[in-house]
Amino acid sequence: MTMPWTLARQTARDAVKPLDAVEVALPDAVGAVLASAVRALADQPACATSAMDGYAVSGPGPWTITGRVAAGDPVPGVALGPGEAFGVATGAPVPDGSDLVVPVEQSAVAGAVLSVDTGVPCRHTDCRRESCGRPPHRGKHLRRRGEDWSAGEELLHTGAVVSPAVLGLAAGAGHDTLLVHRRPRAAVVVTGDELLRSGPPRPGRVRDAIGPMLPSLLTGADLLGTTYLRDDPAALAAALTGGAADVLVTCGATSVGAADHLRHVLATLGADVLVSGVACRPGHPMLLAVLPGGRCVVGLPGNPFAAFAAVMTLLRPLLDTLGGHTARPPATAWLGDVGAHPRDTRLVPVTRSRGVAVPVGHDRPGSLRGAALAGALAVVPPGHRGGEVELLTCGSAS
Ligand SMILES: Nc1nc2c(c(=O)[nH]1)N[C@H]1C(S)=C(S)[C@@H](COP(=O)(O)OP(=O)(O)OC[C@H]3O[C@@H](n4cnc5c(N)ncnc54)[C@H](O)[C@@H]3O)O[C@H]1N2
Ligand code: MOO
Repeated sequence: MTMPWTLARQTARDAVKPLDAVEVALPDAVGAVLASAVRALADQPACATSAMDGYAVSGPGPWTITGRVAAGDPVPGVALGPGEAFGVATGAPVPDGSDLVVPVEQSAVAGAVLSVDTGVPCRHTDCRRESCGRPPHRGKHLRRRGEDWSAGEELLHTGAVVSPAVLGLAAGAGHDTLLVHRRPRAAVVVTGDELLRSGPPRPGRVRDAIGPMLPSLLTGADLLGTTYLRDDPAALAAALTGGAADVLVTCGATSVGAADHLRHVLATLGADVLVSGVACRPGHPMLLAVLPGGRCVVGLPGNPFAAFAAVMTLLRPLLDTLGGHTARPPATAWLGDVGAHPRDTRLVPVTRSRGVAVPVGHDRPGSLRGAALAGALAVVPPGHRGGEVELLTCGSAS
């Protein structure tokens, strides 16, 4: 029944398919995965524009200033002829016939006559001297139409994760919405007669440590809510069958004690149990099941560090696939002999410095003290005596 750790994680990744594609407003797309490529809806820039505040000029100087154009103005209706100049703002469309833009700093203006003051810094990108004595060359400080991208050009490929910069790029390219995989909806069910939701623990009563940490561990998912239940199989069955969640995350009741009802309840509901116990420490009673109808149940053990280990092993990979995320290359570090288990994978809280992982201790199954101090969990395979290991980042959801 008990499955090797790597196989359990892969089983969670493969248990589901990415959720449907939905069109969402840009601000709602951050963190989601593109379900189709993003193409530019217009040339960028849409017309030749000035990159500097100054004067667009035609031909050799001096020039006669014949007009002015600001950012937001339409393209001037008249073209510049040789010897003519137009005052331009950064981002303003330049008149047809413009050869270059003379920046304000290099402009010597007397009445309507403009010439280049070569005694000031020229800002040639290839010139390192304060003043090179050269006038700006043809095309200087002009942004050609479509020089960043052309209409129809693919800017982002399917499967890219929508970052803040992606949002800005998509907006700049003309999009109001993006087609992304729907974020999974998760619901949390915390079980246990002994649990307290506030105040200090006392003999016989334990503060719920899992409910508070779960929302920020639900990578890329929307939390519909957290339900607290007594150790009652009927209530647990009802919680697993109602609601609109794609994934139900239960806490506790995974073991074999009289009050541990999860496995029995899943059996009565006709669930397909894909993972029932994992050869890892902590967290070995964790499970993954699919209910008739397709919603998934991830059973986190009640011991809080064991629950954390189960999130990393089963829940995050499952949510990743549902959200359309593909597996990223793992972070790794060198880890010495930390007392590997002969058969089970150990998940060990570590800090990482210059490629070396250092255990922080405090890693008993009932305690999150080590995980709270750690930047990552090192995946220590059975028999490890020292060498490169995978790191699972402890941080919050993206
Ligand atoms: N006979 C066996 N007993 C146990 C086994 C086993 O293989 N055979 N496995 C042990 C391991 S390992 C774990 S892990 C736990 C898993 O237990 P459950 O998932 O059934 O959880 P509970 O029994 O409800 O609680 C275990 C422990 O954790 C505390 N707890 C529960 N929920 C929370 C919470 N939300 N926040 C903080 N602490 C919580 C609870 O009070 C218990 O102390 O089973 C072992 N037993
Ligand atoms: O596997 Mo348990 O999760 O050690 O406490």
